[in-house]
Amino acid sequence: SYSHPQHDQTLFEERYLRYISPLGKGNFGSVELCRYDPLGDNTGELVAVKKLQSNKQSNLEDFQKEVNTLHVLHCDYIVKYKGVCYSMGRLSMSLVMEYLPYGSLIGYLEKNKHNVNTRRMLLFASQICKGMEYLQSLRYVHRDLAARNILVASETLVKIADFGLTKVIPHNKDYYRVTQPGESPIFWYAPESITESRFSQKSDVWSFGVVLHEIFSYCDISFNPKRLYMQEIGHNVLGTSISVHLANLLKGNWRLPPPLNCPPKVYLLMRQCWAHDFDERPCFSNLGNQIETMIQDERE
Ligand SMILES: COc1ccc(-c2cccc3nc(Nc4ccc(N5CCN(C)CC5)cc4)nn23)cc1
Repeated sequence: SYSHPQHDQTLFEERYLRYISPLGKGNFGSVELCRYDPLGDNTGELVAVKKLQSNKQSNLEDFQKEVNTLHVLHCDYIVKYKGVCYSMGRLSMSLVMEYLPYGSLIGYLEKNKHNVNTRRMLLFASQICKGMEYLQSLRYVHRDLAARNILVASETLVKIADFGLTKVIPHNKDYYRVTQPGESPIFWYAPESITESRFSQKSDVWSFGVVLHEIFSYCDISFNPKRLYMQEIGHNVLGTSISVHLANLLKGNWRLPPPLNCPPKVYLLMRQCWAHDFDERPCFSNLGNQIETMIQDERE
């Protein structure tokens, strides 16, 4: 049903969407900074526009699912959906979202590592927990929780973004089985996701542990999860796939080492998230409470 642009505030007209600069490339789409300026006087708002890369039918369906996912999410710790913009006579579409000026958490922590203290890192971690708690209350699994998908709204607020891989868990199960694992971020994956393509709220908890590691490593490229795992696996592995080596490493109870100057209690939190048995991993509300307690202790 074609909604009338004037009355449907979630419909952005392409002719008023002014391109400004590129913001990055996400899951099967590129994101651009635009100004939506219907008055044509540069007083319009800045928005982040995710364009569908190739309008291959499969991508269009996945993209439509991402739009539908984001559309129903209303949480302070999840990037806000603003609407859609159809172009080429509804043949192609773009996702319009609020623009977060500080960019991804990776760039922010690398740039500000000297003035982001433990308390602020714990604040960011607790906000990600709250966003994930909200997501799980709607039976969503994110499946791509990583620092690259966390955006910084202000010095004291981060939001979860990029719902390209998000799935809804069916009501009769507590996990989602992926059939075609495409470009998989395996170094953020729980063991059961690597070996059985099984995704659940507890596999998102594993990934959260890896995000904690990234935050307390200030997203330093030389300590990023992929590099640390590959150093342990060995770069010249032949034959068997990397994921088999990674699964064996995790089965053998090897884990990412504590980041430099990481408070021991924070590393213990990561290790809780990395329990091999997913039933032993904490839930996000429990993690959130533990982190809130640490934030209080940091203040004293
Ligand atoms: C993977 O690439 C992206 C890029 C943008 C987004 C996205 C979605 C929804 C909202 C949103 N707000 C911003 N802001 C933003 C601001 C600055 C930058 N950078 C500024 C510095 N540059 C060198 C790199 C980009 C990137 C994103 N990005 N963004 C998601 C994934």
